Amino acid sequence: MAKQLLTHAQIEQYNTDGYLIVRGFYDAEEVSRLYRIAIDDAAISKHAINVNDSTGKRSKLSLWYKPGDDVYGLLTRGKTLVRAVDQLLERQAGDVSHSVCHYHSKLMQKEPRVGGAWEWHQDYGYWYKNEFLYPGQMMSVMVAITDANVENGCLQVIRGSHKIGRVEHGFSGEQVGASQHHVDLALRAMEHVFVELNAGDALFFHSNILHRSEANLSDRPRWSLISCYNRSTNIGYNESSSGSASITPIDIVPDDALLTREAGGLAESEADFLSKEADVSLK
Ligand SMILES: O=C(O)CCC(=O)C(=O)O
Ligand SMILES: [Fe+2]
Repeated sequence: MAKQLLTHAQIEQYNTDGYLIVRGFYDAEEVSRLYRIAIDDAAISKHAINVNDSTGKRSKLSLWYKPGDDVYGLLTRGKTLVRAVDQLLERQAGDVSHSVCHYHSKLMQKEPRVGGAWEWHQDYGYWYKNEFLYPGQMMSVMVAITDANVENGCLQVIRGSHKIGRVEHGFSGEQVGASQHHVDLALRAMEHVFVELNAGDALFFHSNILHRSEANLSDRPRWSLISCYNRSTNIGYNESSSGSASITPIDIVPDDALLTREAGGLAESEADFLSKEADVSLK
């Protein structure tokens, strides 16, 4: 079925809650292509970064900046996805052009019994350090490649917490986490939601929503692709890893490119991966 743009009600829901789930944004064929290529992707495994959580469990991810002609890039640059992001991101006065840019994408690989937790944080808690000025012009989209549920460590959010603005972040072991005091206050004031997703569901979330996830104690993997978007009007003054890509409008591809184009995993030569040493927020 053709992908649909978001309705007014969905946009309103995103603005109120700070997140929006769109069920079945990708069909079974798209998801299985993605998963099949991802699990055999030598570049993904070679560049995987391990970040320990506070109990010593390993959270594994691979992060890259340039969305290419590989399956992930075709998904990330897909027309309806980019237009949906365009519907949700705040727009600078006078910006009338196509201004949705790709900041980075990451493949989160939460392996059975090994995959670690992520501390409560806002993505803008990191991106503030990269000196992007406008949190409303940044967001992430998580696409579930496998089902994600309470057992295998699905994402958790504090509904509506994007409205409190950025809270202080500090180190919590190897991860950067939001001030526990503010997290506790937010949990007192707002609802704590476990965002269970089926493979193919897309979760759009605001850069200031507080979120976390638990370790994967189950015997099922929890894999997801997270693509982060920005507007060309929002310059990261302390961001050099992504070059000009984070302020260059995306080269959009038709929705069916994911299935109809010949594509594989991340070509070693083309993708510019993040290494643990290079990242300001992971160290
Ligand atoms: O995959 C997860 O559970 C959360 C990851 C996350 O929030 C992040 O990488 O910013
Ligand atoms: Fe995050």
